[in-house]
Amino acid sequence: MKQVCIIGAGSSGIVAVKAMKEKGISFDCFEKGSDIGGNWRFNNDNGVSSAYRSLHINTNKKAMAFADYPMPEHYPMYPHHSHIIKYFEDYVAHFGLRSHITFNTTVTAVSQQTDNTFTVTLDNGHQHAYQYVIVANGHHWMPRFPTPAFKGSFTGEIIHSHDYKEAEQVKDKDLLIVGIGNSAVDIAAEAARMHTGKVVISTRSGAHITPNWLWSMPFDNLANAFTSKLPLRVQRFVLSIVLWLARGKQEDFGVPKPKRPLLSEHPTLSQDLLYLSGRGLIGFKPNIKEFEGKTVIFEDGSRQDFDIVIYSTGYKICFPFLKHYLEFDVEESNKLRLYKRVIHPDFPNLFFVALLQPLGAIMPLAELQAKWIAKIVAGECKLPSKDEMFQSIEKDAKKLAKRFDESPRHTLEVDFFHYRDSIKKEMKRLVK
Ligand SMILES: NC(=O)C1=CN([C@@H]2O[C@H](COP(=O)(O)OP(=O)(O)OC[C@H]3O[C@@H](n4cnc5c(N)ncnc54)[C@H](OP(=O)(O)O)[C@@H]3O)[C@@H](O)[C@H]2O)C=CC1
Repeated sequence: MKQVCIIGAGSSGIVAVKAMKEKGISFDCFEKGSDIGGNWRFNNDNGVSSAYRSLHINTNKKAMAFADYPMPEHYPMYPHHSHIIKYFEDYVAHFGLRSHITFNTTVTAVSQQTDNTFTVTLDNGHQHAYQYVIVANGHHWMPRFPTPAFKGSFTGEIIHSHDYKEAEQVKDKDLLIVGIGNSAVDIAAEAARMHTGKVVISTRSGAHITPNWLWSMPFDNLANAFTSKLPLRVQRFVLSIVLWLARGKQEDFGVPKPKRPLLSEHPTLSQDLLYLSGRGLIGFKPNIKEFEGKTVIFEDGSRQDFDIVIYSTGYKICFPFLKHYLEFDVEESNKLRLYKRVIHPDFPNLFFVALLQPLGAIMPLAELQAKWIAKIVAGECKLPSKDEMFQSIEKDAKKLAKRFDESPRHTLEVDFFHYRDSIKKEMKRLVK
């Protein structure tokens, strides 16, 4: 029996492969599609990538790179998905990971046996036993639509941002986008630049629009080991000043004032949104009240006609191969209670990688999680007791609820530096 099964070979699966390989752990990695890269492979034949043709990452290249493999110097500060997929391909080639991955193979079920090992069932009917399973199937692929749905029915076209791939899809159409996260603002900006139809964003909460650049510096440099140690109210104050210096008041560009305080929402980054709004190319409306044919009635009573509605309303956390466990069937709430976001105390040999939304880059944190998991599997590191893990989960959940609202959108938020340090601390919990 091999020790570990890794599910998925996206950006998190490949770091898990590398970490297991480096520790001399026996493992298999199964990937649904024919190549690595997950979400970052545009038109991935695994059928679940949410990337669109114009997608650029919105964390800077230095912040997102893996610890031992820098992004090429010639890459722009905010690389395009084609750069990122090439970076992952080079990473896989450099560390000799490809031969360890079985492609075109879907894991259909993971079931725990009485001896605590896992039986992993594949779509080819084969079953294998493992001591440990690492889940790295991503959390930005299963579209979330508003529930309950808005009243009435819309007779134009409806898609989710997951299925937005090309500007062509919205050319010559009056477009309504629901939500004001990063998918929404990217799509709105791309559509507005075409000047072929009306572009309107409907938002119930608004968002603090953060530019990519602060003078000539990537804006996310502002979140660093020093600023993350400041009390939240001081961080908010500093950020409000910096945002004001960088872009003034967003309301002056026509972008609605957000309902939540700064740093209590997942950041929405856009260098373009304010300017396009200031030119009248993107309009804003409150939440939708109901549909009437191609007419949309908003909560302020105003009405407008549209050809297409794009729900940019986020994603559900989904593990199709774990559906038979209530603990992991969390699609509606997105609430998954894991110790350090990695381990369910009742399933200590089942690990989840990259179930995080950092205020910062996700890849280096997934890399660190993979190294921690490798140490546990290798018997170098131990976990705290079940009770301690549950207590820690409770404490983290309370902290999260205090800072963010209860929406499914914010269940995975972590502060990059605090989280990084907490995993580094776990890695020192050595088996004597
Ligand atoms: N360039 C890049 O690097 C990009 C990165 N991303 C990342 O992908 C992830 C997903 O982003 P995204 O797809 O924007 O999704 P998000 O979950 O971040 O945003 C969803 C948006 O939809 C709104 N919404 C959700 N449910 C409803 C509802 N029932 N009624 C009205 N509004 C609703 C939310 O509002 P509310 O806040 O009120 O819940 C929010 O504005 C994020 O981590 C993001 O950073 C996405 C695109 C580009």
